[in-house]
Amino acid sequence: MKLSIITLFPEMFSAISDYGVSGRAMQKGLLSLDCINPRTFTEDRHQTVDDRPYGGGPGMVMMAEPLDKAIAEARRQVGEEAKVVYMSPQGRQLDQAGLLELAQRPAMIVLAGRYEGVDERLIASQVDEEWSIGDYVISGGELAAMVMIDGLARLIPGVLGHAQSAEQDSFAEGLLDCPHYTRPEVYQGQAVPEVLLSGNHGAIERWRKQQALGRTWLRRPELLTDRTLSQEEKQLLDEFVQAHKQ
Ligand SMILES: NC(=O)c1ccc(NCc2cccc(O)c2)nc1
Repeated sequence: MKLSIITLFPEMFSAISDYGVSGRAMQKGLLSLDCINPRTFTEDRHQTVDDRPYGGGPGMVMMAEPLDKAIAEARRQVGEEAKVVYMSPQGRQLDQAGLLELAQRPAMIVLAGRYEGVDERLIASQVDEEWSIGDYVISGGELAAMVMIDGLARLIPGVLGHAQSAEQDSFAEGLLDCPHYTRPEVYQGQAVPEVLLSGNHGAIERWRKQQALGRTWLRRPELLTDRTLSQEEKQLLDEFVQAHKQ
């Protein structure tokens, strides 16, 4: 996937280009990231990219023209058909299903806003989709863009080896994750659940599925309402609920 990021703080993106899964995806050439700074497209001495809001009120608003020019440059780089995505609390809430959709795209232009946001006329004329990482405001769209890019990078075919594959991700199944354990077998008197030491892969798989179902029921029951359970999953969950109520 070819990504072009419109941001006043390109240096921030080293957090995903220089580390981890997203960094490796870029080394493998499965993901490319190029940042474009709207300040490049200003003509005044102060390289002005923001101004006071019409109608008064606190903070500043990002001006349309430098962003328009930056997006035009981005289109030249990643192609005219790339969608322009804007990170904002007013956007569609990002979830695993949304990441899967985004990961299928060959290219994308991501607009990371600062201040109170962006002149609405730029959004109306240039933005195809608004996405949000959650119902809260942070100081800029950069971290939101990095969360989204990290999440979709894992889902690009070839990025994760089989050993780490994203298919088994709990959220890929619409459930919370099961507990995980590693050495030592007993830590501060707490032993690892016997089943995980049994070598019985069927029993281990069932236990993990039961734990994922049970924890989802305990912590995020609403995730279960829009998920149809198979007969076996219903049985595993009932067993967990009965045991929990003892
Ligand atoms: N929830 C998010 O994805 C998110 C995204 C950006 C952001 N800050 C910059 C900004 C941008 C636009 C409007 C606005 O009010 C604030 N904060 C949170």
